[in-house]
Amino acid sequence: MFSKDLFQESKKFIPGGVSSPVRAFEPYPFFVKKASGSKIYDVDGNKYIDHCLAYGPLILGHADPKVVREVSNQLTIGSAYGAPTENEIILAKEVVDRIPSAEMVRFVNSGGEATMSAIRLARGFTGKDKIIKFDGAYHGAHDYTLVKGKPGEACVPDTKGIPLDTAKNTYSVPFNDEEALSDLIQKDGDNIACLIMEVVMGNIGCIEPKKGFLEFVRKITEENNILLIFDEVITGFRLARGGAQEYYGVTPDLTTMGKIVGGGLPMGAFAGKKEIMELIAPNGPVYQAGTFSGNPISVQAGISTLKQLDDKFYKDLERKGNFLRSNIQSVIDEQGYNITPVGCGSMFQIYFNPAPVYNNEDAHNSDAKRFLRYFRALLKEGVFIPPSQFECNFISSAHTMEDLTQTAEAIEMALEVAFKKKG
Ligand SMILES: Cc1ncc(COP(=O)(O)O)c(C=O)c1O
Ligand SMILES: N[C@H](C=O)CCC(=O)O
Repeated sequence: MFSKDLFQESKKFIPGGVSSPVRAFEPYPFFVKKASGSKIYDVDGNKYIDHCLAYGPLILGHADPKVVREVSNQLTIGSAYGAPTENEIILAKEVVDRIPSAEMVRFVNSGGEATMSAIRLARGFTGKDKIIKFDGAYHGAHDYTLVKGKPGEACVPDTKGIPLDTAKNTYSVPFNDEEALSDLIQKDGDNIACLIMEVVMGNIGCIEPKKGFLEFVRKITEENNILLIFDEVITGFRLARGGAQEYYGVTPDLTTMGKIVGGGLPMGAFAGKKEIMELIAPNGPVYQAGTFSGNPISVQAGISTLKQLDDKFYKDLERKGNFLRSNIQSVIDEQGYNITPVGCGSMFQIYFNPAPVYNNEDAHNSDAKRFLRYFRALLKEGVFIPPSQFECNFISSAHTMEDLTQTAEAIEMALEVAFKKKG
């Protein structure tokens, strides 16, 4: 069957035809046949250079041979034990060695589970209930953070199904806004357990912190007995060996991870200072558990992946990122498009918006419809990126310079279509 027919069939049995909403796009998403390295192939016979990369986990590209071999070996000796393994210690040591804030780590099954657990832990540690997030940040599909609000006011649910009573424990402030954060903490800091943040806002495109912002956040949280949680589900092991906290040189109290830590298999983790982590059950009073937590297949994939990520690896990846970003910039400059390319390390995006983008409001001033024209034109040119202005695009080590040159050429063509010079 072709993608078009599979989508019709899928919609009969799976809500919206997809297992996560962002995957659905008009007129229908392509259905995947296989993937290898930097390429993904659909059932309709098309091949794409993949810059979606499963929304971030695949830093080595698809089906890395070493990961495949070692995970396959693990499969033959069991896929779940419900008992601890030595490999969990190996992966835990690897995480602690890399992530500056990590002294201990607990493995879970997804990024969302990691952030939910870290927030509970912060509440348990501080004895306070309220939390702060930044507007537009995504920390998983749980009730604590799927909320929205005006600065200084209690949040309301951002989806049906979340009780108002839950949402009101969260505050949301604009990213990169020191004044809004400072006002809120002055007003209610005594009741706030933690501030959770994406260091680079990867769920409204790709927005870096302004110079000095992270240092400000670190200082004000520390001074007010508020735990700082860096949600590094995207940036962890992507921006540097030690994630965004190494890249920007600011250390939080707790760190949440997902995506890359599981080497392309489902996994999450949260880590932090021993003093805080020791509060988790069975040692302490903060309950946290999971049948598949520390799953041996995911743990092996994590080990097989992280072992390949040394400082040289990140230098190479950054070089590739800079190459692609400078090519995109040249196209934009030559053609005089009024749009804003952004990115860092191996992350990139283009905002269909002429002004600098510092926060959620700026991001949403973009022309999301034009972005979708660009997205569809890119697909025609053989390049797959997430189908949303408000996601981030990624580069893996499997992307060759030839791939990236092709991507830049495809972007040039797709921009022509999006701005109706062509097609
Ligand atoms: C920053 C961030 N935090 C948390 C999550 C949730 O992770 P998961 O989808 O594995 O639950 C995601 C992505 O989904 C994310 O990008
Ligand atoms: N924006 C999400 C996380 O990065 C995309 C993954 C998903 O929700 O399916």
